[in-house]
Amino acid sequence: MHVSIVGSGYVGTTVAACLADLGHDVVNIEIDEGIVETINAGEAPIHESGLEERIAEHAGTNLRATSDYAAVRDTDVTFLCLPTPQADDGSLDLAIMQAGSESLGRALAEKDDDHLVVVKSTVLPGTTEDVVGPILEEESGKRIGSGLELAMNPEFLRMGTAVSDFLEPDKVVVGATSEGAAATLRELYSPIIAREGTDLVETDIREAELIKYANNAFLASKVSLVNELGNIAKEYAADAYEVLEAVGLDDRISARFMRSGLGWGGSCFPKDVDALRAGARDQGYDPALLDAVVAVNDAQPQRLVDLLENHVSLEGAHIAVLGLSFKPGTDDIRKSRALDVLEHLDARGARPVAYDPVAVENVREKHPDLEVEYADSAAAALEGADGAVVATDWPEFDELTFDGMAKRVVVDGRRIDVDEADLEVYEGLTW
Ligand SMILES: NC(=O)C1=CN([C@@H]2O[C@H](COP(=O)(O)OP(=O)(O)OC[C@H]3O[C@@H](n4cnc5c(N)ncnc54)[C@H](O)[C@@H]3O)[C@@H](O)[C@H]2O)C=CC1
Ligand SMILES: O=C(O)[C@H]1O[C@H](OP(=O)(O)OP(=O)(O)OC[C@H]2O[C@@H](n3ccc(=O)[nH]c3=O)[C@H](O)[C@@H]2O)[C@H](O)[C@@H](O)[C@@H]1O
Repeated sequence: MHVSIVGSGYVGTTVAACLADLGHDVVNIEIDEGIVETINAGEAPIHESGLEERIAEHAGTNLRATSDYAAVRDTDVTFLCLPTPQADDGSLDLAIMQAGSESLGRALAEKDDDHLVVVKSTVLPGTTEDVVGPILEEESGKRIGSGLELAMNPEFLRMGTAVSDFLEPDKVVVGATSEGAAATLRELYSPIIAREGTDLVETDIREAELIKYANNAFLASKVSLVNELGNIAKEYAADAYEVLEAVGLDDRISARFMRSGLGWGGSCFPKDVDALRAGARDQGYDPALLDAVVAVNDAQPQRLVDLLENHVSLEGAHIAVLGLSFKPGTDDIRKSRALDVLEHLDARGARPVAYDPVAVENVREKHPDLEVEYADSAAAALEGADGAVVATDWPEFDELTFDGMAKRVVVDGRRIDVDEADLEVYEGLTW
């Protein structure tokens, strides 16, 4: 099938390379010329395991990139993989989706054959049919249901495992109002849907849109619940990890997403939970539980610093901060809990020295005002430190020794593997 993909970020690039790998002919349409050149040179614009080799294999044959929307006219289906960020009040900001839909609609005005437009971006119920659809109709002069079809196909990949998540998902969700659109997506995804372990969910567009938010809200809530249970466990001097390992043996609950500690960050959970809360309020519903999910999450960094302050006087203290990315395996620092830890340390007069294997440059560039020194290694950050906090569970932290610290106090927000005998004080946030 001939496929065009608008937006070539984490999702668009991964989807393009994987669909090319499945044998489709794919073109990425991207406004950033640097990304266009990178893909056409056979390189990956983002770091994801398995991506570079797929782009290298298919670029120039059945994968290319361009900034020219006219390329959609040589394709049968277009995926919109554009950003859906938050406005200042937390609500969903659709400006980029609207701009991309306008450009796409204008390009489709000059296409004679039928075309399917699929929204893959995370959008609130109603967006595909009430915002994207009317723009496409207006700009293309076509009507949905006659030459133009609309569908919604949310994406569940995680950063760090994007390629394998896309190719081996638990489910493929197809929201469509016409059988033709659903059939096209079934054909496109046929090798993935045919796998054992992947369910195909066919539904209407609104349900598909909401499934994505419900999925992320559920996972974020699960982590906040394990954090709340962890905080309670800590008060009882019980180990939340032992408790939740047993709880996870219940099939109805599952053992995954049970790691308590510093909480959830990243480019998706925070914005999607906020957008759903704002959307619910717009509809006249007060999302009390999701408000609490965010409140629990927001309190964890301060709890970590409070715990450290029980053992170290923070004014002027050299504190090693281990990890800056929002989770291991990525240099993404968006809404990373580590940034909140740095702010709390700064507010209490501490002198943080931070180390991360890949995310330091991002913090330097995007948060130039943060009062923090950076170290080239965990050992260098720990050298002479009066205390340390663990903010990201990078596997290399499991191998740490703490000999160089002035005071061997470690407060762990992520449950790394440490030999407590090496330390004067070792405290876990929830154990
Ligand atoms: N990052 C992730 O792990 C996941 C993201 N999502 C959702 O997928 C959507 C896209 O997210 P990401 O790929 O992370 O975004 P991103 O920010 O990494 O990439 C978006 C790309 O679109 C390009 N772009 C912006 N305006 C454009 C236009 N008018 N025409 C063409 N290209 C344009 C940007 O230059 C950028 O390269 C969002 O709705 C997000 O919530 C869903 C699942 C996973
Ligand atoms: O919508 C999205 O963009 C994506 O958001 C998340 O993926 P991602 O943000 O890449 O990362 P996760 O692995 O889900 O981790 C999110 C946050 O939760 C934290 N977390 C996760 C699991 C856990 O047990 N405990 C915990 O604190 C992580 O440290 C991290 O800060 C979802 O897992 C994906 O399914 C979804 O597609």
